[in-house]
Amino acid sequence: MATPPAATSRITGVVAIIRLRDRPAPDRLVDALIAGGVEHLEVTATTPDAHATVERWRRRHPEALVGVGTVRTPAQAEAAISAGATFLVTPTTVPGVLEVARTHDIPVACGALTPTEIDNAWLLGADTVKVFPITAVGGPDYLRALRDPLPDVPLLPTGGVDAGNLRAYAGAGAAGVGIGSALVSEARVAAEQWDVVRDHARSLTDAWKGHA
Ligand SMILES: O=C[C@H](O)COP(=O)(O)O
Repeated sequence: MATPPAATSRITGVVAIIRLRDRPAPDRLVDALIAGGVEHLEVTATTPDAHATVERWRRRHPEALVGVGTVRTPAQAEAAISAGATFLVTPTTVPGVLEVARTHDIPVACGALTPTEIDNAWLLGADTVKVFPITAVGGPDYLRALRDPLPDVPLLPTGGVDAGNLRAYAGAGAAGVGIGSALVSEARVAAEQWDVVRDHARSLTDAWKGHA
């Protein structure tokens, strides 16, 4: 098990979601994402060999924040943390997952959608609340509407976020954005387009820093 970085930062900024169906994530991918300025790398548990990838990437880039996503049970949380995950991301809010993470002092971005779900996740100890799948339910306007009654909750809109709407999410008060297929697509990985991934990551992280 790799040693976590000394300080685990809040799960904010551009979170790159690596969700591949057909192949494990290669090392050139993490090199490209980091070269593009990405600080949080989320390897989803649905990606083949996800835990082995996290272990390898932590050794390759000891300073990087490499998390495991799509964690749904306490047992999955334990396994992810044993593999060296520096943060967890969940699609739903499961109190047992938060308990495991708290025990290990690992931050969790909890998935939630409605105001009740979001506040529940926050009060249960989520580091950040992943508002998913946001683009399907109202996009930046929905996020802005949530900020009025829940101003203290760091929100991480996820699902359909891309270069075309990132600035609108930043302007609506997002603490960060989760970006999957618009950055790391199966086709881009299959074609080994590492320069494309790096340049796209750079434009997304620069856009975020310029507007958040
Ligand atoms: O867990 C979240 C989804 O994988 C987000 O994916 P997307 O950015 O491709 O919509």
